[in-house]
Amino acid sequence: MATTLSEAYRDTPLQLKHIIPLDFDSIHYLPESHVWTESVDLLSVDESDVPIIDLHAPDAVELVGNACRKWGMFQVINHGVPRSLLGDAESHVRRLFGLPAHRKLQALRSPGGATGYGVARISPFFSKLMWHEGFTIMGSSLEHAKLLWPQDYEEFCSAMDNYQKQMKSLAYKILVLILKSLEAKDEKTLISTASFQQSEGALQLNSYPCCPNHNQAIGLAPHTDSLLLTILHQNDTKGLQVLRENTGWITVPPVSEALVVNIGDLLNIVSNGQFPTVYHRVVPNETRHRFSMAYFYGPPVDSTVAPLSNLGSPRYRSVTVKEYLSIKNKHLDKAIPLLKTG
Ligand SMILES: C=C1C[C@]23C[C@@]1(O)CC[C@H]2[C@@]12CCC[C@@](C)(C(=O)O1)[C@H]2[C@@H]3C(=O)O
Ligand SMILES: O=C(O)CCC(=O)C(=O)O
Ligand SMILES: [Fe+2]
Repeated sequence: MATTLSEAYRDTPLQLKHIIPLDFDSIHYLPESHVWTESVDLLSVDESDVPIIDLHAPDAVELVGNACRKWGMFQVINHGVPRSLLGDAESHVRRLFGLPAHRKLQALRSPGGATGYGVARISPFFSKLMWHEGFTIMGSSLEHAKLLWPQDYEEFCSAMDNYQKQMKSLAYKILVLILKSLEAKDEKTLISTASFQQSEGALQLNSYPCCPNHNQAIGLAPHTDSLLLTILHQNDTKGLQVLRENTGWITVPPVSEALVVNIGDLLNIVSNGQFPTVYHRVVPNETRHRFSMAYFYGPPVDSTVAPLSNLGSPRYRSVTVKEYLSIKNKHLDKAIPLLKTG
């Protein structure tokens, strides 16, 4: 039987303190547990030239390739996802996180589970906690939606199903552009393994409530995404930042109509290191509640990922997705270096 993405997380259960978010409604100061000033560089630059790519541009393949090489991140417009679908999904996200804490806790992620309500999976790697609450969906959201709204879960489930379907199809189109930019000779194999039907995906709904003393807090700590690529919709409140060599943290501004695309660790491997994974983080806002929806796209969990054969001698050993997630859950940032050959 094929392993599912959810099952791939079972071997690294978490303690409850790394699952239960703060009750943001009842707290009006920044608790010591959430003060990050000494542990991270909170400075950032506001302007940003993260590329914005029209997916129907005649030179889209070249633009996407350049952005992956230089930035590991870009925004896409003309992506074909209807504005109404984004708006509808966002309103469900607001409704979910707007529930009182005791209702959200009904859908708490279990210690060995991967889906439901809780803090970010990377939380155990940091000594401080994040100003963030999340809700993870892998496939159907029915089980947890029923716990949140026993009489009234269908609309949420169908909005999340539609959203995931659209994201999966867009992710596939973007992956094809990326593989073309790498002039992949074994492109067909990768595309067919990571094909529309068989691919794995997860939808992460993120909420960053208004934050007292926001300059001392972190919404989501610096990290790289694990799978092939991530497509992110952010509401109109800025907060996402990307780390640029020689510049530091720069803001990725919300652009209405645009979706943000991040290169994930698995694409770093496939590109033989040509497309570095991008470190990103979220800083919280004092007066505005920020929401985002991140769709993580990857090949089937049992499939093997390796550098494309046309890209020179492999800089990484091949690895199954399941094995990679297990290494990442144990070693976080050291996961990619641990796969280096020679
Ligand atoms: C498939 C997944 C990617 C993710 C872990 C997850 O199981 C679902 C949540 C995702 C997320 C969102 C916040 C940042 C992140 C690093 C985390 O802790 O949980 C990513 C994970 C990832 O890309 O590894
Ligand atoms: O909220 C955001 O803008 C970023 C979220 C993110 O990085 C993630 O879910 O992996
Ligand atoms: Fe991320």
